[in-house]
Amino acid sequence: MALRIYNTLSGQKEEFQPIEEGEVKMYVCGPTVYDSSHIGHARSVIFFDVVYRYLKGLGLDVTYARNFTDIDDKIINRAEQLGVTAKAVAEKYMDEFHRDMDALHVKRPDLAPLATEHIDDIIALISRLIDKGKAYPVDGDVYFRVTSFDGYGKLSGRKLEDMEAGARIEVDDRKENPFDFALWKAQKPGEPAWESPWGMGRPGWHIECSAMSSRLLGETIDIHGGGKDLIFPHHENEIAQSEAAFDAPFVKYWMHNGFVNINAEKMSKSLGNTTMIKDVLKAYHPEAVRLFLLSNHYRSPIDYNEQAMKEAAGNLDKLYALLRRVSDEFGNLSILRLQSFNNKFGDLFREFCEGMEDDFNSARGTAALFEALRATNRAIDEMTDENAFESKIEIDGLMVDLFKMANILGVLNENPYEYFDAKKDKAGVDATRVEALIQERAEVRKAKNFQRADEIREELTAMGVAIEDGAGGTTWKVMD
Ligand SMILES: Nc1ncnc2c1ncn2[C@@H]1O[C@H](COP(=O)(O)OP(=O)(O)OP(=O)(O)O)[C@@H](O)[C@H]1O
Ligand SMILES: [Zn+2]
Repeated sequence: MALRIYNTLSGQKEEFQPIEEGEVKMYVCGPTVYDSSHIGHARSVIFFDVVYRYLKGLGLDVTYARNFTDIDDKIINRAEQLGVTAKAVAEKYMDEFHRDMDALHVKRPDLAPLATEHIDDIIALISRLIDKGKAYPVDGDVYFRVTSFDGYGKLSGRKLEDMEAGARIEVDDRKENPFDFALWKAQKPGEPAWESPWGMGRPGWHIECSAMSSRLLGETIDIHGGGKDLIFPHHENEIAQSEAAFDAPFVKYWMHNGFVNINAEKMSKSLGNTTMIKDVLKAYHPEAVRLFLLSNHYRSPIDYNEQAMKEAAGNLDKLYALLRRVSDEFGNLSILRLQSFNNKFGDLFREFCEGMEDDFNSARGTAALFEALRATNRAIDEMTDENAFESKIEIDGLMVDLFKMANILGVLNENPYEYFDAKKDKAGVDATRVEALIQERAEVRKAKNFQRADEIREELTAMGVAIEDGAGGTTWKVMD
């Protein structure tokens, strides 16, 4: 198998070959911390978390950096509204971001740099660009000279001439070209600022990522990622800055995730159509959020809606019901969990990997996970005294595959009994009573006493509980 990645730069899937054998340097643009994170942000973070897990799973030595933009116009505006410092706003939302992402089982990257902790690197990079004639200071600001960089537009496929012709950009006579962008911004009254050769000021957004990426990972890195909205201007500008400064390619593979949409429109704070992660987590299990986001290919748009979330939550129930069933039948699951880290794997894990190696097609990956679920339930259903030995070997193999997939997708982190207990506690019904009724119903059904079985179902309905009979036994949930 060979991993293939769709590279925005070439517009094609390319075979992944790290610059240094066995090593991967990966940088993903993190949030501007001025508000709570929404499901759109979660998609980007969770997808790159899966990329990180998969590359590590391949045995590669991955260094993953994801920054925080902790100084920016949006943060300053928010601080003004709230009457607090920009630093206080950034810290509050960084804490919240960590809380959300930890809850979503996102692995912390190896490096999580803050722009404000790299001001020296930023100033050094800007100075270098000025020395090379690629940037110019004006009245305490510094601008990048776009015409000095031949490759400007190569990522987004835009040509500077066309952009200029169609531009409706405000004219600023201090700039040589309307597309020159700010590397450094002179301090305005009351704004946070740092000393620089051009006076007090603060960095522009684009330069941070070039500075932190080269400082922490080197001048050329393997993978740089973010949402599609960052292709232009953010990533186009990063390329211009880094390549103009170092005369070396900045990034080998550019990866961009599609949006989470609401009614076919991008979920975005500026449009006011956001669903915050913390609110979704009040109603749904974090792993249901992961399943929902990962059951689509990362470059396709996803429509966020309750129906899709409910479906993901139901699928997660089925997975945990299987774990509980296997545990009930065969005892300790932790043995299987341990085995899931060894090198042995079966056809379904191979199918999973084939999907993932085709440009991280996690839709195929999750399909293989559910195929493993169905196959295991089937094997347990069909187990008899005669075939018990072979069946156990088969089930063991399937569960190893299932856990290997789950480890990469970042799901099934919980003990299944605790999972269902927590669900019941949350639902506020008498779980012991429900379980007893379900047990009794199974018994009376076996004895073909369907009248009593119906009465029990009615009693459960009256308690607000819906039941579903499936291959893994009867599951229940509190009705909406
Ligand atoms: N709806 C979305 N779907 C997928 N990814 C998104 C979405 N919104 C933002 N992202 C991604 O999340 C990351 C962090 O975004 P950033 O902090 O720049 O967002 P923002 O511009 O503040 O958010 P918004 O777009 O809501 O105003 C970026 O990689 C961005 O592309
Ligand atoms: Zn960036």
